[in-house]
Amino acid sequence: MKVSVIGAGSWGTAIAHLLGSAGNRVMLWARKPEVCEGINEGHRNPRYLVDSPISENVRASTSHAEVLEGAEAVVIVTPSNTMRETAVAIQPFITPETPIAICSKGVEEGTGLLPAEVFAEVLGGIERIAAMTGPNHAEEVIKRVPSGTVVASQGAETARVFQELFAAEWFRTYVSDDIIGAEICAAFKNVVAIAVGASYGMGFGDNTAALLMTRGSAEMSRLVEACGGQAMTCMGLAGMGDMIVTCMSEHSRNRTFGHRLAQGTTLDEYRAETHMVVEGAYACRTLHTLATKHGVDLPIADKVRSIVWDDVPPADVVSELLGRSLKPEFY
Ligand SMILES: NC(=O)c1ccc[n+]([C@@H]2O[C@H](COP(=O)([O-])OP(=O)(O)OC[C@H]3O[C@@H](n4cnc5c(N)ncnc54)[C@H](O)[C@@H]3O)[C@@H](O)[C@H]2O)c1
Ligand SMILES: O=P(O)(O)OC[C@H](O)CO
Repeated sequence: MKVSVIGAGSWGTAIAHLLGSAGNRVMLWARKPEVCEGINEGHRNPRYLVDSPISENVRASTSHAEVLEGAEAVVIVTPSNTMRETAVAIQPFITPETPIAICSKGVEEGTGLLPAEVFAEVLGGIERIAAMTGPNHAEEVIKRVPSGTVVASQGAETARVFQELFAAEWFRTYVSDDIIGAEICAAFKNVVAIAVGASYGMGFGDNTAALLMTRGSAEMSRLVEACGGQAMTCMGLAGMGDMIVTCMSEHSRNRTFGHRLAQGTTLDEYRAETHMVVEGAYACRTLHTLATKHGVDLPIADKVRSIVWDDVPPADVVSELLGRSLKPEFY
């Protein structure tokens, strides 16, 4: 199959390698010419996952026209704040039927739209769009560490196409019809990972991490249901699976950022140190837009937002969260 992967950061590079290793002809779109040169001449990405060789079936270009020519499937792996510009950029080069899988995790600033909703608004055809999400750190997938993911789409055929495309002996794929739930979970778990990182950074323990992850999941499922998704999705790979890995893994940028916040580093200072995206820093704000629209209370996510964007010290929110009125666990 001829597959076009848009975005050559860590995850785009790992996905291109996964697809190329299975014998697909992969064209990878990168912003920087030196990334294309490294991949085309040395089969390595000089900026991301630098130690991992990339399949010789992967070629890279900075031209959308070249990358998308003859594409039978498109995979989107640019940061979530580029969804609209990415959809507009690929529009001239794909057909109205081309299946699109979105691997980006976030919510659009201002509109509160999910990535698939942005693509459907620009390109039409929600049924040919899928979200691919789960506990998948690029650093492990590129090394064939056994992993699993979920492909969610309102189009059963689209989900099946990408389920088969992404599957490998070490990479197990499931399908779901709940793309809303999958995309909300993908954005939400990053915010909880910041909270967990901050909690460890303040010297708290595993009990606190488990409390944040579990009550974070409760918040996440309230929002999923209010937006028309299925609460069960929060129990699956997109929900609980990705929540666990992002909150607990040494690879997580979101957890690491949370840890640094607790030590006094600001978002601007952290951004200056890394060329990697920390989606949860934006999702705590954009999920708030979505939650307000649907009248859902997000106590943990809102505290993360106040730490990241209003410079509230992490220690100040602890007593506020622990001092909330007592209530039944499920209501
Ligand atoms: N890294 C992972 O393990 C992983 C796993 C699953 C999902 N994701 C998601 O995939 C998306 C991409 O993450 P990543 O880890 O590959 O990113 P990264 O931090 O490794 O790299 C960022 C990438 O975004 C590109 N970029 C930055 N600004 C851009 C712009 N304006 N237009 C187009 N491209 C731009 C950079 O050139 C680079 O290729 C995110 O939404 C992330 O949450 C990442
Ligand atoms: O490293 P993070 O925190 O951006 O998480 C990456 C992936 O979303 C994990 O599935």
